[in-house]
Amino acid sequence: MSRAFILLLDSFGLGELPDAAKYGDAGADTFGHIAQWAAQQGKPMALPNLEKLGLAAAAHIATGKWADGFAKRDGFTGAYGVARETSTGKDTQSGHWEIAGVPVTFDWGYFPKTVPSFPVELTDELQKRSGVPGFLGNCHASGTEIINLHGDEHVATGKPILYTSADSVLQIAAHEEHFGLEKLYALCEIAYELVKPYNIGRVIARPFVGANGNYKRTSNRHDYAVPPPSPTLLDHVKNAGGEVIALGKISDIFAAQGVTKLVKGPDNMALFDRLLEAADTAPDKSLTFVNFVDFDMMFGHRRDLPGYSNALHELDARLPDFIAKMKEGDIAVITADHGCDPSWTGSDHTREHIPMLFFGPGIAPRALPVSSTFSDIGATLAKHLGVQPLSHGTPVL
Ligand SMILES: O=P(O)(O)O[C@H]1O[C@H](CO)[C@@H](O)[C@H]1O
Ligand SMILES: [Mn+2]
Ligand SMILES: [Mn+2]
Repeated sequence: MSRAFILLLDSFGLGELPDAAKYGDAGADTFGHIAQWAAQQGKPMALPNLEKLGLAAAAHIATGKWADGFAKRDGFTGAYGVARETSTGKDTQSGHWEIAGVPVTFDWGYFPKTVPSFPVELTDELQKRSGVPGFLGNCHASGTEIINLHGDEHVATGKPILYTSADSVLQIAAHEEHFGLEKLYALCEIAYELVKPYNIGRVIARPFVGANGNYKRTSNRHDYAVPPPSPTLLDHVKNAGGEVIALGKISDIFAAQGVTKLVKGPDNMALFDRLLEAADTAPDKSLTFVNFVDFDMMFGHRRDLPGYSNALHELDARLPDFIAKMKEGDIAVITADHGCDPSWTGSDHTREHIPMLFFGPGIAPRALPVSSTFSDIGATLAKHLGVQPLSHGTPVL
């Protein structure tokens, strides 16, 4: 058996990258600041399983500091290190594609932090083609805040809420029942065509429910993403005849390119259940790629330190179940796509190192040198699976 598993904790950064200042992120440290907050509460974090795989030691490689409450200096069970990002973006697509061997070397388009944020030609054309009566928002915003700000007016007028962030995205929020889910998806499909000249990575449908200033997003989010510009690890595995099992939002992020099986789940723990099923059933030469999105969407962007800490404890507690299901010849890596420091200002991602924690029955414990690109992860897995090497990255094992 030779199988590969990528467990990606969306936004779990391990400290500022050397170029973080350019992004306003000098000093950002998702893991370090959560650990610091927990210690200050008098309840230091305890992540024994991640720690055994080298989490705190990897963070030490990135920052030169030991995270508060983490004392393990030896006796590791995996090969641990950190990687730096080559891509200029600090967004989800850049991070995932780079891990899979395709750094984003072109510049994404971004919408400016002005009001309106979107070009008037774009919103005029979107209004004309869709027949909606106009738009609300039209600015940079936190998705949970803007639906409560404009939700009542949206319900009263039928005007969808348009917003963006520091990422290359156009997001459209609308009420699932009043506006209608299918109508929202159709609107996003038109928007996806219209943003092409602006080089935008994704249009995201953000349906919500509720009433009277109290609105909540649902799990019917849908991403309309541009495909990666060249073949990724997923394509290489698929082309070699292997199964590529995409859990959670992985298929959306790769615009389904290279995916052979798509499994969704409503939250981190449900996705962990799906991961355990994949560990039971995934065939030889397969790649299983799971994105645990709650870290980013529910806690990082929401600047929710206790929520993020709790989610890490929940995931840590379930790791032994996964490890027990690994078979001879399997390799797994725990990693992330960017940071989203819940102690940071604003609500955007932060430019950080990502963890690279490799483990499996045949992986000898060791510290790894700092990788200069996330693609070293994909390159390592391509080598392990014996598929065509990626055009970027160097195997670290
Ligand atoms: O505030 P919400 O809507 O969660 O937005 C976040 O989600 C988007 C996609 O991941 C990013 O652009 C980020 O800003
Ligand atoms: Mn992400
Ligand atoms: Mn995000």
